[in-house]
Amino acid sequence: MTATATMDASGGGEVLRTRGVTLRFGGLVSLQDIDLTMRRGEILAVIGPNGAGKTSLFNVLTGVYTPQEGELTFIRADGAPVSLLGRKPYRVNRLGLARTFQNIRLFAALTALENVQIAAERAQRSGPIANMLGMPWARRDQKASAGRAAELLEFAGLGARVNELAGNLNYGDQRRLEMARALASDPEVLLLDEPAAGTNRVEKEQMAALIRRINEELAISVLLIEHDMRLVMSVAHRVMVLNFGRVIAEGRPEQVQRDPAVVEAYLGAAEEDAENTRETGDAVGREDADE
Ligand SMILES: Nc1ncnc2c1ncn2[C@@H]1O[C@H](COP(=O)(O)OP(=O)(O)OP(=O)(O)O)[C@@H](O)[C@H]1O
Repeated sequence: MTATATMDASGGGEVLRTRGVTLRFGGLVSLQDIDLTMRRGEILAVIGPNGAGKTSLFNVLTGVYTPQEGELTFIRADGAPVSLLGRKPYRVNRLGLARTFQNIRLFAALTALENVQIAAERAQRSGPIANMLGMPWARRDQKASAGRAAELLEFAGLGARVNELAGNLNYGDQRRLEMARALASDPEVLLLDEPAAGTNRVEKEQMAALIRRINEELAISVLLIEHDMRLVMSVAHRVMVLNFGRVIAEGRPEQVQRDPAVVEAYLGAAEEDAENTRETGDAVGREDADE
């Protein structure tokens, strides 16, 4: 079954919607008038050259930045719209949006299990004081969260690594651990910021498989920022392309790939890189630019 067929089968209504979102940093416009519509059950990739505004989009969706203009709406499973504007990141997370970061943010000195367990505990009712005092319900919650963390690690293909320190895991495993941790809050939408950055070919394939399983087996909608075109083409149902903070194309992966505006945006960026290389004599490129 193709990815597109899976999405059609899900027949999802909207899960995320932005209208006219504009984000500025002083005179710099990072996002300009962004209209995004994401359907429940889909994998939507956001691509674009460096500095196009992809991470800024994640940051406004998850409450890190508040856009100066526009609307941000999460649509709950019962169809009720909830505005995300002005919500703090932890409240956005409680609503059902979880994310990973471009730069890995794990607790390197804790085990894989502990990293996920902390996130699972945060999603539960007992807080740190109840845990510290060893309240009976807190003990029950802790046991449940350890079990849940172990399940998620197994799901992410890290079942054999539960007791390893996160800092000792290879890059691909760290990226998958971040995803397991994001899943611990039981999200409806998972936002992945360059999940395959810095990974090798085999790890990219594992990553693609994991993204598909998250989408199909856990029925989680995925918003994906990724530079690796092979990965995007193999997992995304739909692609949205940003350039200089604006949406320049949107559609099925194969349509977008042929779109002259997209080709132009990437060629322009490549030429700029080549220009920089000539000027500085340095190789300019991303660490994962192996395509
Ligand atoms: N906190 C900030 N302060 C000032 N400018 C910012 C800030 N965050 C982002 N920007 C600017 O907004 C623009 C978009 O950046 P953003 O990180 O969203 O791009 P991106 O598409 O994610 O790039 P990359 O692929 O390199 O990660 C860039 O010009 C960036 O310098």
